[in-house]
Amino acid sequence: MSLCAEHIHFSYRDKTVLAGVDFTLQQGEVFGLLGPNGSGKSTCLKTVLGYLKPSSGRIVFARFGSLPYGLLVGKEVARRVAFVPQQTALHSAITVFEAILMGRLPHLADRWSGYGAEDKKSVREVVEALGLCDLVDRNVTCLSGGELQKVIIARCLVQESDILLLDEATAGLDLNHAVEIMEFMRRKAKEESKSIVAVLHDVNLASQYCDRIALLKKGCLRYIGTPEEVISETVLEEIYGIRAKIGYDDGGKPFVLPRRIETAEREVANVC
Ligand SMILES: Nc1ncnc2c1ncn2[C@@H]1O[C@H](COP(=O)(O)OP(=O)(O)OP(=O)(O)O)[C@@H](O)[C@H]1O
Repeated sequence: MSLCAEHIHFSYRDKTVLAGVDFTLQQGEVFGLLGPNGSGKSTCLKTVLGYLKPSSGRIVFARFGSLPYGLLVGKEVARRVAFVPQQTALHSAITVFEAILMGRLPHLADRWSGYGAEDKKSVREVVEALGLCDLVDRNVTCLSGGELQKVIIARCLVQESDILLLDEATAGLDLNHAVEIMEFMRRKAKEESKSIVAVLHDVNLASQYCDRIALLKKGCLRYIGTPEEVISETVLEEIYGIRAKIGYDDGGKPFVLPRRIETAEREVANVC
């Protein structure tokens, strides 16, 4: 076990957003967190990270026990948990290399000690692994949305944390780059025993690359299981209100052709 969320409740003022969320994240696992817009996925990640304090429930980490919210300072969390937020804008006139290097901040002895050779080596390795070599000297304000997203992912990777929380990290990436990132994350999980929570909207990407998927609706985790266990026509209709056609690839992984219910019903009426 890498971390365990135990009955997490969270509200923004009087609006309940998480209503008793329970899940366990295993070491070496890619865990997909899916659900409709506004169902509470980002809020869930932020409670795991300690940015938001649950009104009840707790997060227990295998390595350092229950998170003492507010006591564990940012640097200590950041050495253990890295986060790719849903939206990041970098406005400073720094290079891609410098932006990624900032991910090493939690490893500095203090904020005034400079980055060492180890830090720069770590950046160079990630830059190469993510195919960012041509961008390293570019100013971060002059990148495309997809390029910037990969830089943010690289910055998260150089933190070298055991747990990675990715909030729609592949949004804005083309199919090739989205698959590249998911394959990379899967290798990280399997070869380096990292535990990864990936918030995704693409059910097909989740099916291909996640060991397990959790489906959240209105702050409740309705289903948790392998892609084969949870991706079904009935579940997708219940969670998203869509009528999907499910197929299976050669490896038995489900893939989804989504249709809005009205569209699917119109098609059936026309055929009849
Ligand atoms: N800072 C905030 N103050 C008040 N309400 C908020 C705040 N942040 C989020 N919410 C509300 O909490 C609910 C859950 O938001 P959250 O961002 O966790 O959803 P999500 O599942 O990640 O959505 P999406 O898929 O659209 O990114 C939404 O109704 C949202 O409007």
